[in-house]
Amino acid sequence: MANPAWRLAQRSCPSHLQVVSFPVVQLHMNRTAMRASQKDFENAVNQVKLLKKDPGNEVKLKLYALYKQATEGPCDMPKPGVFDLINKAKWDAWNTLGTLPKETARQNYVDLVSSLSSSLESSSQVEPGTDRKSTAYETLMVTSEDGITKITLNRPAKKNAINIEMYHEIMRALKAASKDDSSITVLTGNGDYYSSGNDLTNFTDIPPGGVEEKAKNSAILLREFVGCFIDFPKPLIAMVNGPAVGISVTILGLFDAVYASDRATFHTPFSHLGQSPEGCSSYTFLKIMGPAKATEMLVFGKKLTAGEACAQGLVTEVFPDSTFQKEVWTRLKAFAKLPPNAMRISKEVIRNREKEKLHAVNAEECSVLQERWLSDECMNAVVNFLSRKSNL
Ligand SMILES: CCCCCC/C=C/C(=O)SCCNC(=O)CCNC(=O)[C@H](O)C(C)(C)COP(=O)(O)OP(=O)(O)OC[C@H]1O[C@@H](n2cnc3c(N)ncnc32)[C@H](O)[C@@H]1OP(=O)(O)O
Repeated sequence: MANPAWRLAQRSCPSHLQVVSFPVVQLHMNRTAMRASQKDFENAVNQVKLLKKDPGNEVKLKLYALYKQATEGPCDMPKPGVFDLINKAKWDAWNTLGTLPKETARQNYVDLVSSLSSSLESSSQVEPGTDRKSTAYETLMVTSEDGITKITLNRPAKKNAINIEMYHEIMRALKAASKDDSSITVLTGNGDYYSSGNDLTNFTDIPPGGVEEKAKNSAILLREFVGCFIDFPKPLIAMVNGPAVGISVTILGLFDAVYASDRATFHTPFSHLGQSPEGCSSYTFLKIMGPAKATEMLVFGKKLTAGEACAQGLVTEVFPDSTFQKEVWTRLKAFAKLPPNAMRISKEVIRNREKEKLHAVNAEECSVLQERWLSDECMNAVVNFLSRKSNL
């Protein structure tokens, strides 16, 4: 929240932490819950009291605004005078929510508290640079410190293949990261791979409606998944620690920076798998590397080294594997110190021009894939992999 009045209040009023603080939120707690989601909301309000670390003024203003919106609806209070800095900052925060429905505000409040609880807990207990698996996720590790939320794909024994649960968890982690108090978000992989892409066993769990229903559900999931990357509001950075395959490569075109170890490779073997490009790559790759190079990757399945991917603009910079973590983290920590609102707004300016187009491309790619998944070419490729006749 880049509110100059609030910044001024921070400088001129040392007791600001009490002014926009937990008691302000607690003040309104005596309304009774009538519905289940109201119960979640009340639990979240209680959880705020238990936070061991101050979440900072911007987050507290967000909590305040969401609380007021959830309990009282849109802001209809008269705007405080220009010198009433603190109340004006609070009014601004609430008023910015416009006509956001009470239920949505309640949900956003619960999500924000949940991301806060895990991030503050982890940042207070974890040694710098050390990961601790959050109990909230089965397939990911999510940590937040130094203004950076780090989402680590965590199925190393399966080369971080993305199973259905992981698709859902990545979406959940991105939604939480978009609302937490971090400035930037990083996606990386645990183990020797960044990710081997879609878990091919996803195709083996056929619902009662048969393969058509499976294809339809998968297209819906894929569209929602890619949509989260299109809409992600903060700088999103990939740390490609090792080989990347399929969808883990295509969505890189939606990241704001891609740092790669020199061990990384980039492989989109869609034709080999009887499939077609996704992750908006049919649009972003053409823009990034031009049609000839994009075709080599997306149609002929050419695997690129990190150096080649960098030369073609898909990767921002390549680092020797031995110094990859150290060098990239030093850089990310410096980025995270930049004014977060400026970064967010700059990203918005860059992304907004393309957003509508990207969503349209995503929808089209998913609809083509829905058909492809029903083809013999695709089914044979999956069967071949599962019976180990093929290792790409
Ligand atoms: C909701 C649906 C949305 C769909 C979106 C569309 C997405 C498309 C894509 O992402 S296409 C790309 C799909 N990925 C692949 O085709 C890669 C398949 N895997 C491989 O070819 C190889 O495993 C390898 C080259 C990645 C690694 O080879 P190797 O080093 O020899 O290791 P292993 O093969 O022994 O792998 C170890 C272990 O992991 C399992 N595994 C690896 N990748 C996948 C995968 N993509 N899906 C399922 N399982 C995977 C592999 O089976 C081994 O398991 P095991 O130890 O045998 O239990």
